[in-house]
Amino acid sequence: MNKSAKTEIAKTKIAVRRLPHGEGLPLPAHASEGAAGLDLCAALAPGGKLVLEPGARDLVPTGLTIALPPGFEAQVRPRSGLALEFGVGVLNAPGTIDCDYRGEVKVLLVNFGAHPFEISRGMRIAQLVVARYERVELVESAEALAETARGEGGFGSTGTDAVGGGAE
Ligand SMILES: O=c1ccn([C@H]2C[C@H](O)[C@@H](COP(=O)(O)OP(=O)(O)OP(=O)(O)O)O2)c(=O)[nH]1
Ligand SMILES: [Mg+2]
Repeated sequence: MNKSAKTEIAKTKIAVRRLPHGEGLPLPAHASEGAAGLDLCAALAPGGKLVLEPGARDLVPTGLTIALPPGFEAQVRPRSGLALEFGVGVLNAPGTIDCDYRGEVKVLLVNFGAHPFEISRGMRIAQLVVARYERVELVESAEALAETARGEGGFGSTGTDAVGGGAE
């Protein structure tokens, strides 16, 4: 009997184009069968390096444009390994790629670490998670909103101990 968990998921096809500086780099790919994100590579000039000083941020090109189907967005998310090892993350995480955007997908990296972080061409710097979203229409209500147990409590109102504040 095969005990390994099944993680194969049907794939939505999304059109992508490489920009000239993206030629020769692998297309973003899922690093494992069940990986949610497609790893994004830095499309720096061949031999080019980018050094992020501690506290600095920079917009890193991926060399890619994509056409997301209506109703889909893509989120530019940090890689946990870079965050843990170097303190490097995505400043606006999760970055939002709109389905009507046809510009280059870029990654706003930030160095929260204590040392300069060197980025080279092809380095996998972030990941792209494609997701469906809802379009909504806000309808202004003349009446009070439906009441809930939480009410206006927020921003820590349930405390921090293991047993939550509200549940009875
Ligand atoms: O990490 C990111 C975030 C955004 N974008 C691109 C795609 C997105 O569709 C567009 C606009 O992003 P956003 O709405 O977050 O930025 P804004 O400051 O609101 O700009 P705009 O006024 O152009 O919407 O910029 C990226 O390439 N990477
Ligand atoms: Mg916007």
